[in-house]
Amino acid sequence: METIEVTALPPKNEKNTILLIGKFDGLHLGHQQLLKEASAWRQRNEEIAVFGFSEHPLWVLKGDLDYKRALSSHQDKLHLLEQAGVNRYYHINFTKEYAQITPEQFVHEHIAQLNVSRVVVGDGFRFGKGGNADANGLAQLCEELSISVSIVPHINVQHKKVSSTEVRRNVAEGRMEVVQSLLNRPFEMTGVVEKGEALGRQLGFPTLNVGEIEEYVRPKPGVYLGIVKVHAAPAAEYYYTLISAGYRPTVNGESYKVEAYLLDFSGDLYDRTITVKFLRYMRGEENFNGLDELVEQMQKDEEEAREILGLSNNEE
Ligand SMILES: Cc1cc2nc3c(=O)[nH]c(=O)nc-3n(C[C@H](O)[C@H](O)[C@H](O)COP(=O)(O)O)c2cc1C
Ligand SMILES: Nc1ncnc2c1ncn2[C@@H]1O[C@H](COP(=O)(O)OP(=O)(O)O)[C@@H](O)[C@H]1O
Repeated sequence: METIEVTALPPKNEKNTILLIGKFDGLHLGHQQLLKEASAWRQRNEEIAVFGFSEHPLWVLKGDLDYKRALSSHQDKLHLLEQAGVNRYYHINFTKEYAQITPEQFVHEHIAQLNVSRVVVGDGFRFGKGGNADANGLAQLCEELSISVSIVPHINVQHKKVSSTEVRRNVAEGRMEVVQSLLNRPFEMTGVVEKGEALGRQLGFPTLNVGEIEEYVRPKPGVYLGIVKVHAAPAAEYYYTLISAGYRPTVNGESYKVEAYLLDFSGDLYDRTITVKFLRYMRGEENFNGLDELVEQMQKDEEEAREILGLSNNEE
C-alpha cells in the first residue's frame, strides 16, 4: 500500500480511484462495511484509496489527551487497511491550518486532485471548517464534479450504532468480549519487549513488558486472559497468556504498564516485537500485603486460565 503524506493540497493522482474518507480508528464493523461498499463498486482498472484523518481533531486543536489514545496505532491502521485491499493511504496531518479548509475547497480543490469516481463515507460524516458540512453536503458538492457518493448507514449491534468511541469505552471498561464483537477481532497492542525491574522472574512469573504503547487506549487495570503473537520470520509463534494491565500497587508501581506472562514458555524475548491480544477480563488489580499474597493469587490466576483454555495444570 502506498502512503502519501498530506499537509495541504494532496498531489495530483491519475489512477481511477474510489475514495474512502474518515479516521478509521480500530477498523470496526462499521468501517468494514464502508470497505465492502467500496469493493462492490470497484472496477478492474480502479484503485481504492483512503483519505485518513489519523489524529483526532480534538487532540490537535485542544490538546485533549483522551482523544490521542486510539484502538489502533498508526502502524496497525496501515496494516489493517492494506489487508482489507486498500491501495493508497493519504495520511492527513491535521493541523489548525487544515481545519480552516471550507467544504467547497475540500471537494473542489482537494478531492478534485485525485481522479475520483466515487466517494464512500459513513452516515454521520462531517467535514470542512468547524465540521460544518455533512454527508449530504458532500454529495451535493461532489455532484458538481460528477463524482458519485455512497452514504453507508450505521451498523447496529443490540440497537446501538457501532462507533470507535463506543469501542474505546468498552476497552476502558475491560469488556473485551464486547470489543471483539465490535471489531471482528480482539483488541490488541503491538510493541517491543522492554526490560522491567527483573522482579517477575524472582516471583516465578516472568513477564514481557510491552513498550511503546502510548498511542493505545488503556484497558481497565486488571488481569486478562489473552494471546501473544511473537513476530518472527518465517512464521510467527503464538502463546496463551495472562496479561497484567495497570499500575501494580503491590510493588509501588508508578506508571501504567502492560505485561504478559506466557503459559508454557521459557526463553528470552527482549527487544522482540510482540502483539498482545486481550480476550477476557479475569479480575481487578489488587493491592496485596506483600509479595507472597501476590504470588499466591498469580498461581490461582494461572490455574483458572488453564482451566478455561483446557490446558493441563502443571503441578510440580
Ligand atoms: C497474572 C498476574 C497478575 C498480577 N496481578 C497483580 C495485582 O493484582 N496487583 C499488582 O500490584 N500487581 C499485579 N501483577 C503485576 C506484578 O506486580 C508484576 O508483574 C511484578 O511486579 C513484576 O514486575 P516486573 O515485570 O517489573 O519485574 C500481576 C502480574 C501477573 C503476571
Ligand atoms: N513465560 C514467560 N513469559 C514472559 N516472559 C518470559 C517467560 N519466560 C521467560 N521470559 C523472559 O523473561 C523476561 C521477563 O522477566 P522479568 O523477571 O519479569 O524481568 P523484567 O520485567 O525485568 O523484564 C521476558 O522479557 C522474557 O524475555
